[in-house]
Amino acid sequence: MTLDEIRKEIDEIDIQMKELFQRRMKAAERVAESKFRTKDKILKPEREEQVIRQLTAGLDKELEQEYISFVKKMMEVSRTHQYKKTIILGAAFEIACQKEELPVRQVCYQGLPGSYSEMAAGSMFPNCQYTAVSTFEDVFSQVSEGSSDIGIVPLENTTAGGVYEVYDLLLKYNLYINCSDIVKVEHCLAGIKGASLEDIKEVYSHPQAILQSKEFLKSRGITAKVSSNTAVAAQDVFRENDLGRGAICSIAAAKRYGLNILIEGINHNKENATKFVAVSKHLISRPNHNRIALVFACSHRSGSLASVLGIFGDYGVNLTEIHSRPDGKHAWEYLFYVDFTGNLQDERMRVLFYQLTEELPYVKILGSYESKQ
Ligand SMILES: C=C(O[C@@H]1C=C(C(=O)O)C=C[C@H]1O)C(=O)O
Repeated sequence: MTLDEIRKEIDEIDIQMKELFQRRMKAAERVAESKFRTKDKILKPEREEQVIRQLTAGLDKELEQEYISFVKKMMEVSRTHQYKKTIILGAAFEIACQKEELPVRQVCYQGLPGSYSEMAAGSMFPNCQYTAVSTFEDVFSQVSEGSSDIGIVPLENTTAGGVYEVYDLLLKYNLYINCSDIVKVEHCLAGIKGASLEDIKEVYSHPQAILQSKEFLKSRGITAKVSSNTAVAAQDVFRENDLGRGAICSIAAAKRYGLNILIEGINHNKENATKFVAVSKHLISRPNHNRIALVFACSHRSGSLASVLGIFGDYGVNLTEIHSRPDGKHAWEYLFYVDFTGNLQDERMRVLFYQLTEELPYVKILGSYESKQ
C-alpha cells in the first residue's frame, strides 16, 4: 500500500467515526435531558469505569493504553457537552461577580514609599490615598477590615518566581484579584554618603531582590541580610550610617532615603520584572478583562491533574500560569493556582466553572483582570 492509499483508508475510517461521534453526542444530550429532569449528577465515575471495562475486554493488549486514553477523552468531551446542554436547559449555576468597578480611594501596599509596590500602586490607581504597612498579611487585613479599598501585592517575579505567601493569603482572607500590572525591576546598590563600592561588605534587601542580584553579590564577596522590603533596607542603611553597609533597592528608594547610588542594574536577569496585583473584597468582571485566576484541588490519583488541564483545553482557553502549593492539610497534596485567558461574562466560562465545580473536590475563582501581555 502506498502512503496515499493508507491515508485514503484513514479518511474513510474518520468519516465513519464522525458519524458515530455525532450519534454518541446526541445520545449524551438525551442523558443530559434526563439528568436535568431528575437533578442527577453529570459525572458518573462507576459508569465510566464500567464502559472502560466493557470496551477493553478482548482488545489487542498492545493498543490497550491508547484505547483507554481515547475512551476517557471521549467521555470527558461527552460530559462537557452535557454541562453545556443542562446550562441551556436552565441549570441554576451562576458566577457571583459584580459588573461595575467600585470607587477606589484608599490603597494600601507593603513596604515604604520608594518601594516597587508603591510604584505599582501609583501606576494602577493614580491619585489615591496610599498607606504603607509592614507585611503582606497587614495589606490583606487592612482590605478585609475595610480600612483600604484595595491592596497591592507582588505575585510573581521573572527571576525569583512566585511570592507564595500571597497565594496563601488570598485564600485565608477571601479577597479577589481585580487588576494586574507588570513593573520592570532594576536594582541599584546604594550606600551612605562617602561610601564607595569597594567599602560595601554587607547589603540589606528583600529576599527576592537578593536572589535577583545574587551573581553580583557573589562576584564581589558581599554578604546579604534580609529586610522586609527594598525601601525599608534603604532607610535602615541610612539610619545605621555605616560605610560598609549597602541596600539593594530602586533608584527612587535610594534617592528618597538620602543614599548614594554606587552601581545601577545589579540584577543579572535584564528582563527582571514583577507582576503586582490589586486585591479587594469584590470579584469584579469588566468587558475588557482577559484573564481569570482560579485555585483548585484535584483528587490524589494518577492522571487527575492532566485530566483537569484537558478540560481547560476542551473550552479553548490558554493557561498563562500554573503554580502549586501544599494544601496545608494533607502531606504531599496540593492546591493548583492557574491563570488563563477568558472573561467571566462569557457563557462558555459559566459552563466551564459549572463543570469544574461539579467534578473537582475544591475550586474557587480568585479574580478577573486585564493583562496587557
Ligand atoms: C453519558 C453519561 O454521562 C457521563 C458520560 C459518560 C459517557 O460518555 O459514556 C459516562 C458516564 C458519565 O460520567 C452517563 O451517565 O451515561
